[in-house]
Amino acid sequence: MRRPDGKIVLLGDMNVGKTSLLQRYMERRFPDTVSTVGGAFYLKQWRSYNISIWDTAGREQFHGLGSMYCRGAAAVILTYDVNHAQSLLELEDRFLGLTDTASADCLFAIVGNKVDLSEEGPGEGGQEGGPAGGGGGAAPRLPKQVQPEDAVAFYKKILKYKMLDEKDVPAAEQMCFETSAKTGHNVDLLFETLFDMVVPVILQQRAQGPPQTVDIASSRPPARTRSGCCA
Ligand SMILES: Nc1nc2c(ncn2[C@@H]2O[C@H](COP(=O)(O)OP(=O)(O)OP(=O)(O)O)[C@@H](O)[C@H]2O)c(=O)[nH]1
Ligand SMILES: [Mg+2]
Repeated sequence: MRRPDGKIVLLGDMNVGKTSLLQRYMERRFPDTVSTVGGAFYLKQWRSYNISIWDTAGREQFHGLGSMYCRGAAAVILTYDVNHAQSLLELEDRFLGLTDTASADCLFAIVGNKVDLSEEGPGEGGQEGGPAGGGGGAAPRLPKQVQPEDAVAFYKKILKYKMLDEKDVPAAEQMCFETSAKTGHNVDLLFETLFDMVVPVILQQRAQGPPQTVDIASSRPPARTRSGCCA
């Protein structure tokens, strides 16, 4: 198998829909999912490039693996649930630090998923990803807890954290998406916008040296630190 040219990683709290987004894009369906254990990846050929897209586990117990998956990533998709404000806060508190191992030119996309469930969101009609292949009937609509402006504000915090200048990176409005893995709303747009954007990052990485990919056999998760230990 040809070595992937670049890597995109999905991060975010459990249950926000990372696996569902990836399956919607790669398999064109919305199957029942089980909470991810560890991580898994798909390979996508985009133009003449091979891109690996990594799905990670949001569960706290797998947290230590996140920075390993992010190593050398050309882009990270930080995913939250628009109907669950805490899931956006978790991105800042728990997940952003995991991206320290990503490529220096790493792109960040902020994705608010499950818009089909919110009162203001697009409904089941006008599906862009074909018929929802599962999930049962329409669920009751929920008040939307996270607005696009909140995601834009978080994007700006990321730039501050990474010490990046707004004029050197794609605009916040370009990198914040609201999606529904269930209906397919904006899912192709998300992945394909990112694929086009990571190609220059891949070329840059190539110019700098061999690609860094995750070798699970030789990588170990960071050692656990014991709380209260100061030795
Ligand atoms: N209505 C609706 N439900 C969704 C959507 N995306 C995911 N779900 C549901 O939300 C639940 C969690 O989805 P997953 O894709 O497994 O979530 P995850 O982020 O991969 O979770 P972990 O693997 O535990 O980190 C499942 O019951 C999905 O069917 C969506 O866009 N709309
Ligand atoms: Mg999952």
